[in-house]
Amino acid sequence: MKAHGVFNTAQGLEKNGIAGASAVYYNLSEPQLYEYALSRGEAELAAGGALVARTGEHTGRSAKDKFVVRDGIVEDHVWWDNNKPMAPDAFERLYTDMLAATNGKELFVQDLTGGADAEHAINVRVVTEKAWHSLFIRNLLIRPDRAALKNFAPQMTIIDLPSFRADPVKHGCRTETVIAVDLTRMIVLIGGTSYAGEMKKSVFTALNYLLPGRGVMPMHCSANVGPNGDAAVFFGLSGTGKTTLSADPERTLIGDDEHGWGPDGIFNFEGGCYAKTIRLSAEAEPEIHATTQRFGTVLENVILDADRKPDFDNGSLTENTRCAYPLHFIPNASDTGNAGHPANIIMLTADAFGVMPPIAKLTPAQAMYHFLSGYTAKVAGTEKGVTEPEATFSTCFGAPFMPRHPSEYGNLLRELIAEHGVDCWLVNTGWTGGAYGVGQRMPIKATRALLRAALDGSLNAAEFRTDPNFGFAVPVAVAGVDSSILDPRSTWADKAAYDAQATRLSSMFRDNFDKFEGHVDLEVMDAAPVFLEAAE
Ligand SMILES: Nc1ncnc2c1ncn2[C@@H]1O[C@H](COP(=O)(O)OP(=O)(O)O)[C@@H](O)[C@H]1O
Ligand SMILES: C=C(OP(=O)(O)O)C(=O)O
Ligand SMILES: [Mn+2]
Repeated sequence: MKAHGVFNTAQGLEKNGIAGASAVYYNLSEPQLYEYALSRGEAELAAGGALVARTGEHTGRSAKDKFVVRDGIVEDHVWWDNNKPMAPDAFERLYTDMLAATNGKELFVQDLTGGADAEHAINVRVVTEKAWHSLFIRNLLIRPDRAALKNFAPQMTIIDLPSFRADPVKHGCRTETVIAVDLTRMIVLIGGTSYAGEMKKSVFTALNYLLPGRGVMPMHCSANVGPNGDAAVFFGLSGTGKTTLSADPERTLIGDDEHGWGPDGIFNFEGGCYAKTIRLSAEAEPEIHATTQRFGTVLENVILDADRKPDFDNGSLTENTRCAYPLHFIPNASDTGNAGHPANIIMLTADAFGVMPPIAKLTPAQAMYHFLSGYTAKVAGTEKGVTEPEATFSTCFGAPFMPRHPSEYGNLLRELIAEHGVDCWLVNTGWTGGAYGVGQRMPIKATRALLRAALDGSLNAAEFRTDPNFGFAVPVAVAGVDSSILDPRSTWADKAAYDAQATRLSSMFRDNFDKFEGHVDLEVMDAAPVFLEAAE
């Protein structure tokens, strides 16, 4: 096996059971990875310098094909209602077959770190058959300096082979696509998908398993810090605005997706960002847009025009088009990935029913209720004529990545909020003026203005009303924001339709929360929305 590049020679791929690859490229730099990706026909070059790759069939995560190995060690610690088990012997067969599939192939290895706090970091080796995947994960995780690579000892290994086809009968999976996570040996096997996001979310899954035992709260959130050292975290499911809103010219970016909160404050798990590019506008999101016009950024499933310029309005491959870039491509990003304890917690939701106010202040019990609910609503969108949004409740704002019971994460968060006296807010980046199909998406400008008031503390002094459905406190007026949007009911032409929709959403919340009865105290149960009869 011919080895190229810089690595710890005592930790070659042979240690991972890979001995028959035709060549192994260790820790190649960005220009080298470009050369391989282009010469192997994996990608194209965009005007401006980004590398553009397509993922084929899978243009998003394959949540239904993700499995956790159920062995005696993790058995009592994993929340099996939420994680699909894979038998250890099935995993072993899959592992053997994936290792065999590397024979004769060229492989790319990146030795990287997950966790900007050295005390809680994990060394991750990522083995891929695609050069562009190697560049992607190099952009996304934390890059040790060249000298450190010579002593790098992997604590976790991800093997990503898109050309591998799993066999459900032999490998105990569902389809030819598989993401199998062994939390005991810290091995992740990815087969049958080229969607690059699987790799970064696998590291997240591992840290979400490891960190609670060490008193660190892992969070599916973005984070930034203000000029006075006031950190903020933004929880939210996919598409709610974590990445968009954390890139704020007035605040230092810590990270856009995965963080830990420990005794010393918050820290990024990653060293890069993964932003959505569909309808990306240079005007509304200048910092993110600029990353797409330069060397080093990976564009995923983005269509190029005749001049090779990215066409962000083209969703013909998928609406989930992406760009992946290292943190320092955002002008005011932190170079440590660390910040102090957050002063504010924002819970983002994209309420496509248009019922929730653009911002509300939450009591600690309400914050716990909404954290455990993990609500957002997706627009069905793609089918013609289907305008009814679909509610999603994904606990901890990230159920697909949470190996442990939500009460473990919830209790940790609750203690941290109390200990540090954190102000909590719910922010709706979804619809105003009616539900999806009638109203429009909340203007990013309005969301940013409301966030600014919340984060600088001025919003605390506003006059608040109590929302009749949800019971949280909603500001009546905010400087620089059109007051009419603050009360969602007032933005609907048809008030009875609003009341009916609000009642429906309240009951969805209550039905979803039944499963937490007995796991939370009465105060949190009482933070549920009330049942209001819809007005005539
Ligand atoms: N008011 C708003 N706040 C945040 N994002 C918005 C808003 N209106 C539209 N968007 C769009 O919604 C998407 C939010 O996605 P993103 O920030 O990537 O979410 P996440 O990181 O939580 O998955 C972006 O494409 C953004 O342009
Ligand atoms: C990377 C992802 O996260 P997000 O959409 O939250 O940015 C994903 O869901 O694949
Ligand atoms: Mn994001």
